Amino acid sequence: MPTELFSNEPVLSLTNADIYQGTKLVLGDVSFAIHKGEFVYLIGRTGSGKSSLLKTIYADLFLPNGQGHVADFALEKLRPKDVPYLRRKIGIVFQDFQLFFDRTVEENLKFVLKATGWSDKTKMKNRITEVLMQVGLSNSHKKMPHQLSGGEQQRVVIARAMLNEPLLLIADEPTGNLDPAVSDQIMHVFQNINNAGTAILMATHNYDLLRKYPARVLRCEEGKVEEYKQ
Ligand SMILES: Nc1ncnc2c1ncn2[C@@H]1O[C@H](COP(=O)(O)OP(=O)(O)OP(=O)(O)O)[C@@H](O)[C@H]1O
Repeated sequence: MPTELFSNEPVLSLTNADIYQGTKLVLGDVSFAIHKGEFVYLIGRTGSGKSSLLKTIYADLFLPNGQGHVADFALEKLRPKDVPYLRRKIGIVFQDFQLFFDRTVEENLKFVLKATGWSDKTKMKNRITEVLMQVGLSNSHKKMPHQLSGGEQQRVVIARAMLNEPLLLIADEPTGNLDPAVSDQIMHVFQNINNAGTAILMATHNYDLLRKYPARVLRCEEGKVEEYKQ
């Protein structure tokens, strides 16, 4: 969708940003912006820097040069105590962000709500019902993760990322271990979330998804991030 439809400030912008892993410059002079409600793919070969870029956006890696803005936070000035507040504005869906396997779906979600400052039991219950409905798992409150398929577990992870109504959802290979039919289900969930106004930045190697669900594409290549025209 053309960004001029959205008059607001971008939910994410990087300006002349350098992305480092330790002392190694992974991506240099990165500049792009993502606006409310945009869907953006991030592609590039293994080792090209996709995960490093996403980690910088959610402040797992420090931004030493250039500017980065996520919601109202300036990444280059971020203090450690700001990080949890920044992360409330970003939903994160990674393969290695596991669920607690000894807790029900509902308990997994409640854990995150409590950790992010929620205390009213009725409000927590209602929010959990809403996010599970959003990912098509309305009847799974009391299930243990091992009673769910891989795709359903991933949908719980997405529900968990949506609890605090993030402006931006970041997903790193969210369909990586899933077969094509299940990947389609996950894409439909992302589309619903995106249509409701949350911007999505999704790193993927799955080019079938790009063809089936076309959207803006950014590519990491040879130390740069560029708009990629299909
Ligand atoms: N923790 C780390 N410490 C040092 N270097 C790292 C670390 N993680 C990644 N790198 C290096 O940074 C570069 C970019 O890696 P990154 O994981 O961001 O790429 P990627 O595009 O996400 O790859 P993939 O598609 O395999 O996930 C690579 O050269 C990698 O070896």
